[in-house]
Amino acid sequence: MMAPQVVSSPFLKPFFLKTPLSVASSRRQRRHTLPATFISVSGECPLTLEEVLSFLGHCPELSLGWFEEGQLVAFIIGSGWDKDKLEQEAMTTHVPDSSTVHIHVLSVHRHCRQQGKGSILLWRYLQYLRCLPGLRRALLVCEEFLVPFYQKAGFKNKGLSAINVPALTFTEMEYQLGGLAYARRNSGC
Ligand SMILES: CC(=O)SCCNC(=O)CCNC(=O)[C@H](O)C(C)(C)COP(=O)(O)OP(=O)(O)OC[C@H]1O[C@@H](n2cnc3c(N)ncnc32)[C@H](O)[C@@H]1OP(=O)(O)O
Repeated sequence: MMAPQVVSSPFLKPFFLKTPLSVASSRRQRRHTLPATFISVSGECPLTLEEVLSFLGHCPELSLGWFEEGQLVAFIIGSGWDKDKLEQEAMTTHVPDSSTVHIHVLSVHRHCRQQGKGSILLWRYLQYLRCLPGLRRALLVCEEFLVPFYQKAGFKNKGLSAINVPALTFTEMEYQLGGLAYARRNSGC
């Protein structure tokens, strides 16, 4: 068995899609969303392709991609946020020099799920964030069924999020990055 290839680049490079999927939904319609192989199980992608490219342009250091043989198999898109809890505005905003990272999306290619890749990439990302000066915590929102997944990764449940889209509610999850001087000393940062 081949050992999994470690994330090949610290930053997710912009990627261009041949066949962007337009997710037609009765709840909302989004233009140029990520391809079907990456969208969420609920069929909604939280970011449009333009938003992904915008975050990659403004804060590439807060995104991470996993590539195998040149193909993107999983990624995380993050941006800076400066308030205690995530608000609707956080969905499209990057606040520079803030102590909080908003993880907009963690996504694994449909053909590569349930192989541990999502957990591994998230772990690598959180380790990496610890090396960035000034960062104290990571926040994200997810649907209820993914709360255990993030809890296993060390996130704490902060309750119902102020962010919602019609017919969907989200739970806010928080991960404290600080206070791990030992991990920092031994992590090669
Ligand atoms: C902030 C956010 O991005 S929230 C949205 C998360 N992303 C998405 O929904 C996009 C589509 N889904 C995916 O890309 C993937 O399924 C991810 C990122 C959720 C998980 O990545 P994977 O590589 O499949 O996960 P990994 O193999 O590391 O871990 C599997 C665990 O994930 C959890 N999990 C994954 N999908 C689901 C699901 N649909 N329902 C419930 N739990 C799930 C389970 O806890 C599972 O553990 P189990 O095998 O013991 O049941």
